[in-house]
Amino acid sequence: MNERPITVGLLGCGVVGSGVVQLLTEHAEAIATRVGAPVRLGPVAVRDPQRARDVDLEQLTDDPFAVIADPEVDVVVEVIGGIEPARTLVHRAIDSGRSVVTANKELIANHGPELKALAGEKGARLEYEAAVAGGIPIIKPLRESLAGDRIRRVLGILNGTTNFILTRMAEEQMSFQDALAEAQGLGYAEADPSADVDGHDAASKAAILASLAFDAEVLAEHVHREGIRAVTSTDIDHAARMGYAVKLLGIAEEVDGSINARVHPALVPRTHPLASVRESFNAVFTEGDASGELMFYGRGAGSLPTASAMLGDIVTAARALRAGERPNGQTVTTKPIRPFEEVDVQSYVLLDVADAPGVLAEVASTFGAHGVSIKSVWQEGRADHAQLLLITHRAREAALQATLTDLRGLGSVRDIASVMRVEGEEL
Ligand SMILES: NC(=O)c1ccc[n+]([C@@H]2O[C@H](COP(=O)([O-])OP(=O)(O)OC[C@H]3O[C@@H](n4cnc5c(N)ncnc54)[C@H](O)[C@@H]3O)[C@@H](O)[C@H]2O)c1
Ligand SMILES: N[C@@H](CCO)C(=O)O
Ligand code: NA
Repeated sequence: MNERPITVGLLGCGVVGSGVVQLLTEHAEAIATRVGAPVRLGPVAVRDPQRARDVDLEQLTDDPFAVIADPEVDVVVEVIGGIEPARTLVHRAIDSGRSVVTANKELIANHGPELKALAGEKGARLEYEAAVAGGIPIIKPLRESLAGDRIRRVLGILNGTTNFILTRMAEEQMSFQDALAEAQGLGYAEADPSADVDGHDAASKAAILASLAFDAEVLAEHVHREGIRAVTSTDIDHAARMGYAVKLLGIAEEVDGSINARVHPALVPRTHPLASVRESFNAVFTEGDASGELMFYGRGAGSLPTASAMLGDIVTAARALRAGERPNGQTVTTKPIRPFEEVDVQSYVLLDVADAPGVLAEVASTFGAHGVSIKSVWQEGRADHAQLLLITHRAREAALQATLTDLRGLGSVRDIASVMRVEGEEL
């Protein structure tokens, strides 16, 4: 093969970056065959070029701007993370006609539209398979394999740390804090665990999935977000007894021409494929008119799984360069985003009540007064320690909130112990 090699410039060499270096080296021969030209590692920007590393790097610099300005570099791989300087670097790289491969969900979920538009204008590729569900192929399936179908809904377990915590709480009765500490020890959690447990990380990923599934501009700020801090072992136990698992879901739906995207804990029926996704695994479940139900499952994080997704993107960009393809920007439609209050959802409500005559009737009529229909009710305990567990049919979120306000005013309701959504139930 005497084709001109394609040169990769790497920005950042942490967990994912070192995986990219490893795979570029170990799989060099197969990649060259698949691209039709060798793909070599060029300059690498790191924080501290003097630091000892596991991987062998020849062209080290502490200046990421030098990497994107290097005339040898064809494809820029961004694995620094965060918004700045990543945004400026990616912007400049695309502006100079280079293709960019990034794992940065925050960047794509906040600035994807401007970067995609620029890439379309410059005939460069912007690839981000690693940004959602790490090593699981989901970006290309949505953008390419499913391009002929109409996707109605995407449900995903998009954050490994929170799935790990919920699994440990459910299966080993571990406390939230102990489970979080274990996830941090295993390296799943983001440096600031708030990104995981408060749902920011999943919200970025949900915005990216919604944008692709519905050809729209959905940003992180459009995603309704609730994390898992309020989920208790009691909720998980009750859910289990009623036949559900508790999962942090990222959800994107198109209903009547408007889109809603949200991240919140949800009760998922044990029979639903997502309920069986345990530990730090991720999964994305899609519902399409023609394809029906599909599930993509695997490692959402980790050095090599994430790097594997990036290598696939590098091959895509390298092949396009070889073929002289100039990808045109995709047309994006503007679709309204539906506020969460206007979304129809099924809910689980746990109430601390007095076990006295007429209490159930009073509670039920409060739901009824707001048009929220109850699907099932359980009572646990008695006298002063009675709890009512209710699962509603789908109802407008605003109607549920109005119901909760009225329930708080009832003398017989001591406390609204928790409220969660129910997803994936047969309607
Ligand atoms: N770790 C994962 O499993 C995973 C999975 C999917 C996506 N991602 C995404 O991949 C990206 C990288 O994550 P990571 O886990 O490898 O993080 P990391 O912290 O291990 O690596 C980032 C590296 O960038 C370096 N860096 C920071 N600023 C720099 C600068 N100005 N110039 C050069 N280097 C600089 C840091 O020193 C660090 O080594 C993030 O966007 C993250 O969200 C990570
Ligand atoms: N902290 C993230 C890493 C991948 O984005 C997770 O737990 O899934
Ligand atoms: Na992916």
